[in-house]
Amino acid sequence: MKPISIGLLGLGTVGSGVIKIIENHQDKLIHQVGCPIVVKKVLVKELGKARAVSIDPAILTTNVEEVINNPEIDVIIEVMGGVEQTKEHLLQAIRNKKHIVTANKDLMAVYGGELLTAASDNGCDVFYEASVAGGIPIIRSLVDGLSSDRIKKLMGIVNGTTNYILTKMTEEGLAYEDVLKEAQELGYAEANPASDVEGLDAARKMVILATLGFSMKVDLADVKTTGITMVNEEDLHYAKQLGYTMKLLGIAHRDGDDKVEVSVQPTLLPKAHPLASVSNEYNAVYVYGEAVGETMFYGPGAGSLPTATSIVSDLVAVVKNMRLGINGSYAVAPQHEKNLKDPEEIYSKYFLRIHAKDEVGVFSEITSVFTQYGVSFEKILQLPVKEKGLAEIVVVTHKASLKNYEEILMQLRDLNAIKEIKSSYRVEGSANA
Ligand SMILES: NC(=O)C1=CN([C@@H]2O[C@H](COP(=O)(O)OP(=O)(O)OC[C@H]3O[C@@H](n4cnc5c(N)ncnc54)[C@H](OP(=O)(O)O)[C@@H]3O)[C@@H](O)[C@H]2O)C=CC1
Ligand SMILES: N[C@@H](CC=O)C(=O)O
Ligand code: NA
Repeated sequence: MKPISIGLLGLGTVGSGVIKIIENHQDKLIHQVGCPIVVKKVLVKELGKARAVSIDPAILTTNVEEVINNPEIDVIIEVMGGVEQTKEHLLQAIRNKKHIVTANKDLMAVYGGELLTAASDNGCDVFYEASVAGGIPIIRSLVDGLSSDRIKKLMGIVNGTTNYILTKMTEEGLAYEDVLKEAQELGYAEANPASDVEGLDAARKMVILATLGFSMKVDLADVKTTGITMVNEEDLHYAKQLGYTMKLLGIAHRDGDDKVEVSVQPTLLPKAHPLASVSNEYNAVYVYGEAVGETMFYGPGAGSLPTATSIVSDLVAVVKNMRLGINGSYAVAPQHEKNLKDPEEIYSKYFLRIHAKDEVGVFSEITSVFTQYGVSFEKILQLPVKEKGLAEIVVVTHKASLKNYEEILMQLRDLNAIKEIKSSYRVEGSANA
């Protein structure tokens, strides 16, 4: 059978992994799809750059037209990143009846719907398994494996870089900047690592997961996002002392009325929680379905070969669809209109660390603010701090609505007795709550 020809956009960390897997697993791939897979053209920025794989210089190009308009190419694998320009290139490729496999969550979180519609109109596939949780087949699990269930909750450690940083800071006491540098060297971080550490990368992935899991179009602007840049050693120390592990957690929750909340923030998880033991660059997505109950998908979330595994598996799916003549029929448009929860409908426990005057009556002043909103404490710690006359107060609340909690914080800031609110984090407990 005629070989399948690939145009590869990008030959960095992930692109090199794609070349390795296509070369090293060629026998398995031929067995799966019934023909060889050949890489015809590879788009790069710099032709002369040293590469992690040996590649015929004749197939390298800096001209994207040679790939997307190339009549010999069947499938475009996009692993170069970028949003606006990249979207235009992929739309052009789709108009040329080329199937797309991409690892680009920045693109899919914003223009996924547009690309999938264009692809379906042109009888083409767009697969994007690598865009969320690199090597974990989570998109396929939501679209196929759990398609008959009503998903109520998705909780994900979906950014490898930040999980690597938090793990190394917690377990080895390493400094934030040093570990970030390590994560960059290991190929986990984005070209601009701000999108990792500020939570944007995880938010994009949660947009993709929530849209698929709830069959509802969720936009990036709907995701309340906080990154890990403010997390410090003290917070990690107290979290540990109180029996928690800190994770950058994406949470997507749907209630009985199909109202949803999607957020990303540093979150404290009890040590016994299944997500608490997910370390380093590993990712995990916890899915609670009404019928299936608890499921969890675990694996490497970033890195060259794990990510490339998802990409080449997507490629296999595209070629199998080509054989069956069913390309463009896989994606299903969202079933529900967007329906977001209001802050008074979002419930959670909270960890709060305060520096307050170490004087009689201060603690009762603080508790009276919480009492006013009907919020009680689950755990309390009070310790002296170096600065004379101040006490460090750490509390974990019982569940409060986001609206009430934000009002509590405002009132606490106004108290004379409170010097500073040092930190505040969401605390997740039971998985399906
Ligand atoms: N790294 C990871 O673990 C994961 C990454 N991803 C996603 O995969 C994609 C690629 O990531 P990664 O491999 O790490 O990135 P790299 O920066 O390592 O590689 C990007 C590649 O694309 C090429 N490139 C970038 N912009 C252009 C352009 N305008 N024109 C031509 N070539 C271009 C670069 O060329 P040159 O080499 O000449 O500079 C390079 O080969 C991104 O969308 C990323 O978010 C998804 C999951 C995991
Ligand atoms: N920078 C990302 C790469 C994979 O999507 C991460 O750290 O998870
Ligand atoms: Na994946």
